Amino acid sequence: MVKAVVAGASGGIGQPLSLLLKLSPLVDELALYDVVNSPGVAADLSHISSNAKTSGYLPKDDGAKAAFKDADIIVIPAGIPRKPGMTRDDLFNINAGIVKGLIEVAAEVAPKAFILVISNPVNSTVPISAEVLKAKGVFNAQRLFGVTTLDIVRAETFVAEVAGKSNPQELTVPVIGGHSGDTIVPLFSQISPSVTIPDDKYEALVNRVQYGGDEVVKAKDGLGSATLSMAYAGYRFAEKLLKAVKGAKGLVEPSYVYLPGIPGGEEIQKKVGVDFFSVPIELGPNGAEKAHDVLGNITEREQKLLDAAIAGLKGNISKGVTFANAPPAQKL
Ligand SMILES: NC(=O)c1ccc[n+]([C@@H]2O[C@H](COP(=O)([O-])OP(=O)(O)OC[C@H]3O[C@@H](n4cnc5c(N)ncnc54)[C@H](O)[C@@H]3O)[C@@H](O)[C@H]2O)c1
Ligand SMILES: O=C(O)C[C@H](O)C(=O)O
Repeated sequence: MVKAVVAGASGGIGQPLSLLLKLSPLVDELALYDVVNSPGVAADLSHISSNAKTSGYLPKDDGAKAAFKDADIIVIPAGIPRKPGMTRDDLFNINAGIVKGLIEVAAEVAPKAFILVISNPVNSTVPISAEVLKAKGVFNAQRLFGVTTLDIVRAETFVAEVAGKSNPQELTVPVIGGHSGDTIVPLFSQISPSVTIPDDKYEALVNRVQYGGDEVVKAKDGLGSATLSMAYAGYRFAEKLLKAVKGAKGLVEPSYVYLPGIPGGEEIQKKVGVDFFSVPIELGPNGAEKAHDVLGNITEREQKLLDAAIAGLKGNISKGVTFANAPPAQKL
């Protein structure tokens, strides 16, 4: 029996992501949590004649605890999205507290769940999540994932366009680092099967992967950020993880993880000098089974991108860690 939870289920990402999970034969129970409309979304989805038993929860009557109880996988797209002119870090003041609160509940009632954090700024919300789980004594780095899959999905799409490939999903394009602007590092030298990016297209392609999110924010013109492509990406990661947990082999997807807690991660941590970093992760019954070191063969141009990414990540990570460990604000 697999119980999946979506926290933020009524939102732009939450609804299509919940639909995809409802359609999945890998999910037996689907609990939808949000501060608004989750019973409505659940009632709607529950009429679909697929396997998963679906229910919706609101904050009243300890709804978060009831929704999260004994979950196997909790996906978190709760929080506000960007508007034009904002960075992901501008979302910190609101989303940090939302994620912290949800992780506290998860730690209490579903301490062994796989947790997939989508809420931005991912570079900081994942460190916040790790710190909360550590404080509650239930942190297992192999079970906490920052979802960076949308960067990989974009890289596949944009590279296929440039390279004239008809099926982007046949390409594996490693994207490492973090999930915002220049912390996103596509490794075009390691595309498999190999693709050569023409020199005059390289910079624009890197930029498009790094700032693909802004493209959508601009096009939506004040009505939010990527939702449908994100629901696809979040589902793709969740599905791979659930398949790997059931024993499927060879499933690898980059994710933003706490490197020192993942087999193979410590060596990468020593090279990059930050604890949280996205690299291709081999998934298995315990979650993140192995962090793949893809730094050995990077080009000079990629090294420059990496240096900029690490500089940005340092600030994002320490901001999250500091927030998570700050004493509760005094009430006046
Ligand atoms: N990781 C990524 O690649 C990626 C991609 C796209 C968007 N995002 C992020 O995902 C988040 C959600 O985006 P969206 O477009 O779905 O936003 P949205 O505003 O459409 O939906 C967010 C939902 O969260 C709910 N919510 C707010 N506080 C909550 C709480 N305490 N508990 C439960 N639910 C709560 C809201 O009611 C709303 O339904 C944003 O922070 C956005 O930046 C991340
Ligand atoms: O761009 C955003 O703010 C949302 C998301 O992180 C994205 O990459 O689309």
